[in-house]
Amino acid sequence: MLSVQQVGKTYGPFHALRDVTFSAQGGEVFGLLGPNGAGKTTLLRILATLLRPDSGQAQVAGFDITRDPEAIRARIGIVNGGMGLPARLTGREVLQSFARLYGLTRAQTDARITELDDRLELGRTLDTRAGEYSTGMKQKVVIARAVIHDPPVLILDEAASGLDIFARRTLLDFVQASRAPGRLTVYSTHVMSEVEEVCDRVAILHGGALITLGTLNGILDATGERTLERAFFALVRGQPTGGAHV
Ligand SMILES: Nc1ncnc2c1ncn2[C@@H]1O[C@H](COP(=O)(O)OP(=O)(O)OP(=O)(O)O)[C@@H](O)[C@H]1O
Repeated sequence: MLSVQQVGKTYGPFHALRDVTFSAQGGEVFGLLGPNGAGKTTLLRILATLLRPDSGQAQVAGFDITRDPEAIRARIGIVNGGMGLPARLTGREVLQSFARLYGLTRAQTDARITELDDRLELGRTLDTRAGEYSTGMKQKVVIARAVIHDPPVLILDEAASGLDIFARRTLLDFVQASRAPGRLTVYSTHVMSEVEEVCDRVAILHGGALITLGTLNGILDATGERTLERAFFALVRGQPTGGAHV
């Protein structure tokens, strides 16, 4: 479902990603964990075909990021922190316009909106203009918009950032419930407790390099630590704190 081979990316002299290799399967919620500047957003932008790597290769949903970017874009949904909504449209109108772009019929769109209303507790966001949304209302509609076409791969980049405990709970429950054969959710965050709660496996990025990959229990066993946070510190001890320079 997702395969990344020796991907590297530099910004000028700065190595944002260095030789990153891993794969993730359908049925998983795959965590990408790392502190600010670790390279998570750069990696996700490469997987979403929004940015080209300088080296290496990757395949998403069976297609190559360089050769078949259009096919990948049709099969992924992506949520990141900077996404806006048109202030004058209601949530329903936002979802309907995206559904049209993806070629859903009116009946399919209505059924999908009903399903997402149930799963994401969209409630009054559907008939309220986006300009009047709280942060939580906005993020729910952004997530619903990302999955309106029921993509096999969902990429969430710091999706819980800024959410209160109610909206965060809805998001984490949604991610849990999205786990299904043939479906992959990539959940990127710097918040260890979110990874502990929802992810089946986790890749830890630090300074642009993948420093470990495994199940939560596997990482705890390998480091002899009790929490992911303690394991993280044990793993990065002695490593440079920023992206390594060329
Ligand atoms: N367009 C750019 N030009 C120069 N440097 C960049 C650019 N984009 C990212 N970087 C640098 O690359 C490194 C990795 O950034 P990236 O946003 O991928 O990290 P991240 O793990 O997503 O961190 P955060 O959680 O802070 O967003 C950072 O040091 C960042 O400053």
